[in-house]
Amino acid sequence: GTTAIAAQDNRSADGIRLAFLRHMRRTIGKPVEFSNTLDQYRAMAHLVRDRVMDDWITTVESYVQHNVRVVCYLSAEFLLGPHLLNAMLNLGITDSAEKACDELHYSLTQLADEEPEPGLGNGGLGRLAACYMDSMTTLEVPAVGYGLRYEFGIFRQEIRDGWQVEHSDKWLEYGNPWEIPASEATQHVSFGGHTETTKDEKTGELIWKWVPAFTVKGVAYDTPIPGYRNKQVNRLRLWKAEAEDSFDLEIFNRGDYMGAVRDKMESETISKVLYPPDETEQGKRLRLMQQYFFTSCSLQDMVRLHKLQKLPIEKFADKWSVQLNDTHPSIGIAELMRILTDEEEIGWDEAWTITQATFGYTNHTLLPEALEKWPLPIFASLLPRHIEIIYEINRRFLKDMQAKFPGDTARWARMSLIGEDGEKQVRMANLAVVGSKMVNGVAKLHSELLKEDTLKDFYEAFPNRFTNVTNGVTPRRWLMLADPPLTALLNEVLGTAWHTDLYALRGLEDYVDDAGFLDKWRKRQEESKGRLGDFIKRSMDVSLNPASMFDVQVKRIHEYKRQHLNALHILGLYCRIKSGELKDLPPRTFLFGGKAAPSYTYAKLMIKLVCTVGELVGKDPQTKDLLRVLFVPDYSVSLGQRIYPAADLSEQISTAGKEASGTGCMKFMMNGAVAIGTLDGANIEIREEVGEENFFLFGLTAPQIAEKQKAGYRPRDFYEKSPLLREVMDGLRDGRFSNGDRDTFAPLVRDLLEVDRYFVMADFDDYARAQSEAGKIFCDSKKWSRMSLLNTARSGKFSSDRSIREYCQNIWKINLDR
Ligand SMILES: CCc1ccc([C@H](C)CC(=O)N[C@@H]2O[C@H](CO)[C@@H](O)[C@H](O)[C@H]2O)cc1
Repeated sequence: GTTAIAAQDNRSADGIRLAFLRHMRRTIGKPVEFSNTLDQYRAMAHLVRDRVMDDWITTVESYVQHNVRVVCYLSAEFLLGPHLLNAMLNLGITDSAEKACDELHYSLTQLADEEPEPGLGNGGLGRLAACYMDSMTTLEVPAVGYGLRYEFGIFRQEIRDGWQVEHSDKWLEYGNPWEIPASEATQHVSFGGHTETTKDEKTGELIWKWVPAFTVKGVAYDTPIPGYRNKQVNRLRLWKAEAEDSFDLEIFNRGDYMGAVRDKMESETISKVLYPPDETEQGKRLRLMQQYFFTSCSLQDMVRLHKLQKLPIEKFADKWSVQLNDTHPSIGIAELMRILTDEEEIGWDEAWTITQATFGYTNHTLLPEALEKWPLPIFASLLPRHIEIIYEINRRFLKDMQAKFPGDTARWARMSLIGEDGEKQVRMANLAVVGSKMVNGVAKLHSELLKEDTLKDFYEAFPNRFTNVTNGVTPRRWLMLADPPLTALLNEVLGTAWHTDLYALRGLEDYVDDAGFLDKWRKRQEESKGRLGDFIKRSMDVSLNPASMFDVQVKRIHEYKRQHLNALHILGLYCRIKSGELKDLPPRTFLFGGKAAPSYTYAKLMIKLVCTVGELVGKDPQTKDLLRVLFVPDYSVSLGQRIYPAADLSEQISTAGKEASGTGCMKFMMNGAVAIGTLDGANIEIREEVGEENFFLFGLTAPQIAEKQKAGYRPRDFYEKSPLLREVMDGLRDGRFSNGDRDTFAPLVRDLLEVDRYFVMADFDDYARAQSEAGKIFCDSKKWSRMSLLNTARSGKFSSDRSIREYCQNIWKINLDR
């Protein structure tokens, strides 16, 4: 049986070629000579999926057999990126597939480019979830990722005349070969209605009954997540919302055709589209429905599997360790209490003990506007039973806090799950902390600031509940897949241990003074820059100067990430070249990429500013060969894979204390880019690992920022003090850089001179100093290559394998060395 099937799935070039031809006929339904590139991609996708299936089944069988403890990663976002080449890498069949394609006269990379990217996330949080799925499976952690199967992912970005234009992301247009519907897992989720309380005549206890207004069906779609060369395959279970009854014949026969499908339309909107605002909560009803829908489906699924294995519900927390990826799934705490008390009829205290022991909460942002607080009316109307449960959790919690901090009414009010100042709100971060066994930040500084500031009251109440797990990224996608030439060079001198133990890259340090190796190292960098140059030429018809320094800033557009500081610095260079003060600037190519939330006008203006600067310096005969500024549209995982290996300088210039961690910074480091940045988020730990001499530091520190904020910050003072900054800001105000247009950037100039929440004015001069230092050292290619090599060599800590090991040890209590 399985051996025969396994035989068919052989991984030789021949086996793959035959399987390809078979899928072209059997699955795609075309003779190969009539197939187009999309057909060829899909045939290839299906044969790779075949080769994952057996491992998937044996993995589940071993989990059930050994009754293992399972990690459930609940996330509203999974920014997976394209599957095909990643699955081939992890299965170890890339070479055979390439040979098979050669024999079929196709280019594998061309086929792979046909894959629509599953953009089920906004940025850092969503991509981290994807990296963690790869590492959990590679480390053989029994895990399930639970999320939403958005029909439309993150919008496609077009830049038209310097302005962002959004287009819907129809990623499922031609189906998705990487998912399998799991009909046995279908769930039902209730919404709205009211609750009824009856007395149990025997025990006299109160019994709560939720009478919902409507229910929605949750259909599970499973995507296999293969580990790296270990025959382990974990599952990503994404939920699609469907109407209980997708067509009401009765209404139809009454001639109300639209009415007949109204339910269907309404229910399906729940998983229709990903919410694009990053770091700004919107308090939208549909967003709460999305969060409750996937969280309830997921917890009901765990209870179903728990019972299938005939395990006592009281032992739920021994079996399942549920990690909340920010507060987006934190309604899960009230939902598990509902299931345990209302459906499983467990007493409150025991249910609460199980609930707290089940959940862990990871916070990903300090920005007050990103902390979710649901207006009570929306919450109570959608989830009438959950608000009762949250009131009861709050009543008992505040009683404990009143005992612990007698008379401290202000603290009780700050810690309450219900905000009473102004309109009543449900504070999801407070609920997440109170209902979890462990709370962690995503970088050392961030976790400290959580304890000292955002969650100070809770840290003082539960000091042992707080820890840190610094983020990481998977070296499989972000090094091996992104840069095969670098991978080959590393394998040549280090062997392959680093693939699953990134600290082994330390071995590279032996070559830091090896001129021959440094030569190869530089050549590899030029190759990657050449590859990106070809792509930019093909996609934007713009040619890049490979000898120039590739200075790159790619991430979501946000004021705290300060893409505008980068643009103002370039205008400073422009002014200095125009004034003749700056003569021998080594040529620079400034690459920008990133999406702005559609309703975030200031961020869109920042994109316009970058594009305007690009126009200006690109046209001016005095600067066009020295400065090139490019905004590369539609930044995504696959575009990131092209950009990170080609970068020389990594821009990590956020206002200190604002970037929780950052993960792009880690991808740049692994690929040998040198960072210029502030002491913020993971930059601090990168600088610790690589050595301060291999990091271009600038800017105010978080305590200095806090100090200035308290003392009263006057951005105009810095404008007054800095001649260059004044020239740049005046130029911007007067339309000097925008063909006389004084209006477009007026709001930005006004904000920066009057408010400047993110200290752009204060950090400008020091940033310019660090930039010119970087420029000088880049001219010393031996020195630069040493710095570049040491960044890769010392990037071991920033593998998501290290992060997952820490989660297993400190939070999930899963022992890995079995
Ligand atoms: C409610 C709207 C909303 C949506 C997403 C978010 C995310 C938390 C934003 C996010 O992606 N944060 C980023 O998470 C990364 C992974 O930990 C960090 O590396 C980044 O520093 C952080 O900005 C907040 C608020």
